Formats: sequence, structure tokens, C-alpha cells
Amino acid sequence: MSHIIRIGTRDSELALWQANTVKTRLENLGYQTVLLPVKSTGDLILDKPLYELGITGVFTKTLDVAMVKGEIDIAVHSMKDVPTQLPKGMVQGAVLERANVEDILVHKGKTSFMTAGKATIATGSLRRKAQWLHKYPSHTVAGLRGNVNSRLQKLQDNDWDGAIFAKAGLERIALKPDNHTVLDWMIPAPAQGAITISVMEDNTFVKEAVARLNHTETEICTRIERDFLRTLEGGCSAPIGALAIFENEKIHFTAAVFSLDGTQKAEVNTSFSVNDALDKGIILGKQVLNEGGTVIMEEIRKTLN
Ligand SMILES: NCc1[nH]cc(CCC(=O)O)c1CC(=O)O
Repeated sequence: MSHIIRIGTRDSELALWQANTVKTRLENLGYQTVLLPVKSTGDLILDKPLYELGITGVFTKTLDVAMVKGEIDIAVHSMKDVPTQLPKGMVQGAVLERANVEDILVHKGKTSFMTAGKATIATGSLRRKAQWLHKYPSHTVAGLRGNVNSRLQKLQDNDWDGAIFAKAGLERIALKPDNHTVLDWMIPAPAQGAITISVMEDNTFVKEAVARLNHTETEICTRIERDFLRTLEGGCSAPIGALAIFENEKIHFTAAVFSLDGTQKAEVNTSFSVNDALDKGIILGKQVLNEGGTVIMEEIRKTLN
């Protein structure tokens, strides 16, 4: 059967890099493809913090609509931007092997501020803000929105000491500056560093094609992280980090929810056999809710709503 697979993507440099990776992989398997870039709501509204937009999936919605309308066959996303609840009829077609999961601080050549009392760090992410303030309570966090390229530019244009980025994003488009510090203590976003492909459940030909790109270990780890997120958040964006690492048939899992100001956290740190992985994200999510998470989440909902 001859069928050109229409690949939908956002039009940022990072999104295009990710979509082109999928395009090449599919073509190497003998499929014909075409790339269809679109602008997403999350890229068009840049003057508000993401959580104030009050819509989940600001980066994925435009592509979701295009797929439901039949204008594209698949959508390629940074998995951490994808809401835990997919639109009706849409499924996770594949998760590619994960790249680096860490966050990094890009700075301007000196890092003495990390031990000093005063510093201003820029990020638009509630998760990064809360964890930074948890570790450096005397620092200030400034808001920062935009795609990776414009966020790097804004760091240069402002007198901030540094800004936080996903290492994977900067490495993919070869923009990681020498002036950076890996934040190995910061818990990444659920599914950070992973690329996912959405497809309509009834699109059998394309579903079978993209399934060939799936990386099982990454799929298992990101499922646990996203189950944990879904169990805690209940549709509200909150400072939640989760990381599952697959090692010798075991999974090491670290996750936490923080209060918005970073003063409180409820966390879990555990290991289990991959054979027990199935419901772990939900089980450990409930455990964290019981051990202080519910109180923190209620406070966050009051503040953000
Ligand atoms: N919404 C921003 C976003 N979504 C995915 C990535 C990078 C790639 C990844 O983490 O998977 C980024 C940039 C960043 O967080 O700095």
C-alpha cells in the first residue's frame, strides 16, 4: 500500500529537529513522509506564564485538532509537553529512546552567585522555580517564556544570573553554551528528554509504521512518571518532578511535588523490579499524596485558580 505519512509538528527549531528525526527514521524503514509545520497556541502567546493560560496542552492542541480533522497522520511532540489525557480516539503511537534527562543552568561565566545570598534565575516552569527556591531560598526567580532560542536571547538581554533549560533541548539543536552547570539535584519533568508520536487509534497503517520506532524501556519509564503526574495533578499544572531509570531489570524512581514557593515538598525515592512496574506510578503517586502531597496540591490549586 502506498501512503504518504503526513507528520505534524510545531515550527520551532527544536520541534522541527525532533520531527525530522522521526521523518528520517520512518524513511529508513521505507515509508514515504511529508512534514507539515504549524504554529501552536503556546508559541503565539508569549506574554503570560503557561499556567495562566488555563488550557492544558497549549503546545499540542493545534496539532491535536489537525489530526482529528484528518489533516495530518501523526504529531511529533516533546513528551513532557503532552497532557496525560490524550484526546478521544488518539493514542500514543511510539516513544523514541530517551536522550539526556537533566536540567542545566546556563549562566554568564561565573557561578559564585550559587553560594551567594542574592541572585536572579530565570525560568517559566513552576517545577524549576520551586526546586530552585527550595535549594536557594534567598534567590529570586524571574519569569521566562518562549522557545529555546528566544529564551537564550532573553538571558543575554537581561541582567539575570542564569536561566534553566532542558539539556536535551539545547543539545539537539547544538545550542548548549560552554557556560552551563548540570543541575543533577533537580528532578526533571515527567518524560523529559523523550519524544512521543501521537496517532489516531483507527489509522492502522500509520499506527503499525510508528510502532516500529518504539523504545520499550523508555516507554515503561515515561509511563510510570506520567502515571505519577496524573495521580497528583488532577488537571492542574503544579511543580511536580518524576524520573524513572531502567537499570538491570530494576527501576529506580525519584519523584516529588513542591509548594509553589519551594518551602515544602512531598517525595518518594525507591527501587523495584521491572516486573512490578505496571501500576507503580499510580501507587507511588497515592503514597506521596498521603504523605503530605494532598496538602501541597490543595494549596497550589487555591493559588492558581
Ligand atoms: N516546553 C519546553 C520544552 N519542551 C521540551 C523541551 C526540551 C526537550 C525535552 O526536555 O524533552 C523544552 C525546552 C526546555 O524545557 O528547556
